[in-house]
Amino acid sequence: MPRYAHDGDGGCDLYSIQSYLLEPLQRATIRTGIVLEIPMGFGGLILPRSGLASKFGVTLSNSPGLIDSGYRGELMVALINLDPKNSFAIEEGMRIAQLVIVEVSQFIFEEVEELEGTDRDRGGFGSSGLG
Ligand SMILES: O=c1ccn([C@H]2C[C@H](O)[C@@H](COP(=O)(O)OP(=O)(O)OP(=O)(O)O)O2)c(=O)[nH]1
Ligand SMILES: [Mg+2]
Repeated sequence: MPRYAHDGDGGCDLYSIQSYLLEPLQRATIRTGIVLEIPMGFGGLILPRSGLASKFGVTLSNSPGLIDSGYRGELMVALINLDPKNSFAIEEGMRIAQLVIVEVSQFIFEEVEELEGTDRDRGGFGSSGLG
């Protein structure tokens, strides 16, 4: 079962139900064995575990993965080994990612001719300066 490691944690750990050797720079979709009914108005985000990412370069290729409330299939974790030299052995029962359940809203999109101006306006990447 997904498990919160501590009271108040936002993410609960997801466990692999398979073993798999992730070669350097390889990606693989790993089974968790978990199916969920996330209530309407909520969604799940699958995030990397920071320890795996910082120590081994093992993270998610789609981070964050989105679990729609209507999804009834198995939660899958899209792992990638970004280490160029070392393979990483995923073992059965290993905590490979974490799930955060968040409130979501659907909006009705409208086509308009103009948008209200703001301080930022069209200033995009890096427009506030670097550093
Ligand atoms: O890390 C993930 C991401 C997604 N999913 C499942 C739940 C999600 O509801 C479904 C579809 O995901 P998404 O919409 O991100 O993928 P897509 O490529 O757009 O596929 P689709 O055409 O099925 O929407 O796959 C997972 O199990 N793990
Ligand atoms: Mg989709």
